[in-house]
Amino acid sequence: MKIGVIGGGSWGTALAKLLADQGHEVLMWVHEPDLVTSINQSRENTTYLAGHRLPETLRATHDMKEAVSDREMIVSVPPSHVLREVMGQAAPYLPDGIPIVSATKGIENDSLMLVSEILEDVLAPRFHPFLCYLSGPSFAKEVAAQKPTAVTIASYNHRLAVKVQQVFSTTYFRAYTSNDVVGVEIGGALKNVIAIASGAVSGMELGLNASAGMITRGLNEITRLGVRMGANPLTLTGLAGMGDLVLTCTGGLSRNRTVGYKLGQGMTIDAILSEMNMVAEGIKTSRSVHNLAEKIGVEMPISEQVYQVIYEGKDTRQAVTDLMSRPLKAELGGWM
Ligand SMILES: NC(=O)C1=CN([C@@H]2O[C@H](COP(=O)(O)OP(=O)(O)OC[C@H]3O[C@@H](n4cnc5c(N)ncnc54)[C@H](OP(=O)(O)O)[C@@H]3O)[C@@H](O)[C@H]2O)C=CC1
Ligand SMILES: O=C(CO)COP(=O)(O)O
Repeated sequence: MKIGVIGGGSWGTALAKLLADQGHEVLMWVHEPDLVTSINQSRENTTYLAGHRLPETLRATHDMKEAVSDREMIVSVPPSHVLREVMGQAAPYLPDGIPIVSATKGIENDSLMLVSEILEDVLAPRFHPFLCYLSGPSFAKEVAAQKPTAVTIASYNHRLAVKVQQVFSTTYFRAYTSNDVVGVEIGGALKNVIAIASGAVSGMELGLNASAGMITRGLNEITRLGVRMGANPLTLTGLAGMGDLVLTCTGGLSRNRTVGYKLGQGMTIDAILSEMNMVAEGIKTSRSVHNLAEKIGVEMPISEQVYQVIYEGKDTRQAVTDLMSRPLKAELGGWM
């Protein structure tokens, strides 16, 4: 197939490589023109996925029209804060009737829209039946190294999900289908916020009990939000929920966990960001969740503490004290 991948960060490059390794002809739209030249000449994305040789079947371009026109499938992978702008640029060139696979995780700051809502806002209604969402525990570096990985592909259009499942699946990359778009998206966006909390727990050296408690209570509040927004709670026990939450909260490769770890060690968010060239979606998502939870009346205590630490300069130890001293309650209260 001729496939266009929009976004040349680590995840876009890893997915482009996965598809190109299977013999598909992949054209990857990259934001920074200098990086385009470097990828095409050196066969490596030294900025975002260093150390992985990219196959000849993968080529980079900065020309959106070239990347999108004449393709048989599109994979959309920009960070969530530029998704609207980037897919807005792609929209005029999108061929009709081809699968559009989104792999971005996040919730937009001002609109509080999920990725699916942003795409439905930016793209004309005729494209909506061709949208699907790939999510789950999948560090780009491990996929690029062809390590076994399982993900979920969600769509309201089951036949489309099955078709895309077949395109992506290989001996080391196994995709499952789901019709729960909201559940898959909430899982992927919220796990990044909880991963910051989990990293902070490790950074403060609060022990393994605290880490396990943070992950489990994190899943509880993710599920509470998901159910309130129409998700199937069981989706959140799956790959895009618990699977990605466990990976990101415990895996040393996680950018979000690393941000939390450094916060827990006492660094300021500004100092942490000045050292990073990659996105940690949980930072912006914590702000969206703060506003969304208030708007729809869902209690999200861990996400709220992450928001206060990042945006209000709250001390991470005070955040833990505040979480531990909340009123006592039943474990499954709020969503069962
Ligand atoms: N990395 C991973 O392991 C995984 C990531 N994801 C998700 O994939 C999405 C993309 O993340 P990821 O690939 O990791 O990102 P990276 O942090 O690796 O790269 C950031 C990307 O954003 C681009 N960018 C920055 N500003 C702009 C802009 N104004 N317009 C267009 N592009 C811009 C950068 O391009 P440039 O430098 O050329 O400006 C770069 O390609 C996120 O939602 C993330 O949560 C999901 C699963 C796994
Ligand atoms: O989403 C991811 C793995 O599934 C990547 O997580 P980080 O963005 O925290 O690195």
